[in-house]
Amino acid sequence: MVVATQINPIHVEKNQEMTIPTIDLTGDESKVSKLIVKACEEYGFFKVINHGVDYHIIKTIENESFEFFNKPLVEKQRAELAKPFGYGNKNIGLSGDTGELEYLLLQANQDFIDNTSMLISNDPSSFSCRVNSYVKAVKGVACNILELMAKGIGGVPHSVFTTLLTEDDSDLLLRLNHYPCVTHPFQHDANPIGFGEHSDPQILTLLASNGVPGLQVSLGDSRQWLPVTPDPRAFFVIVGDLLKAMTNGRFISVRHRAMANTSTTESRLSMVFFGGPPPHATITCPPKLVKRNTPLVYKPFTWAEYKSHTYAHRLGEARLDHFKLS
Ligand SMILES: C=C1C[C@]23C[C@@]1(O)CC[C@H]2[C@@]12CC[C@H](O)[C@@](C)(C(=O)O1)[C@H]2[C@@H]3C(=O)O
Ligand SMILES: O=C(O)CCC(=O)C(=O)O
Ligand SMILES: [Fe+2]
Repeated sequence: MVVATQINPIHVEKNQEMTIPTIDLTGDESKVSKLIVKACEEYGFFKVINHGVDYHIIKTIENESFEFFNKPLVEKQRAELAKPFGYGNKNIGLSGDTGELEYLLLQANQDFIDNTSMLISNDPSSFSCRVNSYVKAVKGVACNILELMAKGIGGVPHSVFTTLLTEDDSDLLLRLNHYPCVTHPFQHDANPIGFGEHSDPQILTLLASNGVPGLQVSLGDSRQWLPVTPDPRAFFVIVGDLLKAMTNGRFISVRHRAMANTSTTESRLSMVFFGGPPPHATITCPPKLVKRNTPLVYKPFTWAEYKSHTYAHRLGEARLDHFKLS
């Protein structure tokens, strides 16, 4: 298991136990910004604690999610929307990927949530109010982290990443993943997959989960799969492909996956917020971050272009490579 401790050990030897950086957001601002940048450069993944979101808000969404996933299948299927949104069961995306999970994929804006809550909940106004509060809170943490990142990098406006998430048409998503207990069919499969290996395409992802393990990240030079110890009060932060492109490859967009849940007693639930920019935002590295010895790595592209490329490809593909300058 990866033990989450205070950040420091960045050099990792093969087969040694690794520590996932844990960053306390109430710490000294300039130190926190530097730790965030270091974690993004070395891992593309870290855990934040004391992030300011009341545990009650997280727990409420967990309860709402379980209420939905515990319904009979036919009722859940009422929430099947135009792909890729709404309820999905074992099929991920549009290109034939599968996994041992069911999920709800929602656009994280008030209109979408209000309109779809009727299909999801017996008490739509309470559901949409709770989901909207969660989205507002988690988006606040994401923006806070992005601002600290810009401060830590230096030489760029502090709002350079944050503004991409705060436009009216910013492309924000909330994904509720439910991994039911699936012991029986996997007696002969040592590594049943819940959600296959991938990097997230957006700017930044904030993942919360209940206490059941499953998330794994591919870290360090050895690229070993490391199980992440769940921490229901924390957010796990995942650098997305766009942030990698905007930092000229300096930040890692970490590959991660979720194993199928082989616990016999408890389902796993993850609540994942994806911060993406408006469709027509151009993604490129700010000139001040392009150093003479590291010329521009990726050609500029819009999020709309990147997204359509993403959806035309399989989950596990290295999609950003397509935008590399030769
Ligand atoms: C197979 C796919 C599912 C996905 C779109 C894609 O074609 C490749 C990226 C996948 C991913 C991973 C992170 C998020 O869970 C997600 C919503 C996203 O933006 O990219 C999913 C997409 C999806 O499930 O629709
Ligand atoms: O459920 C998890 O832990 C991972 C889910 C994930 O990576 C995703 O939804 O993109
Ligand atoms: Fe992901």
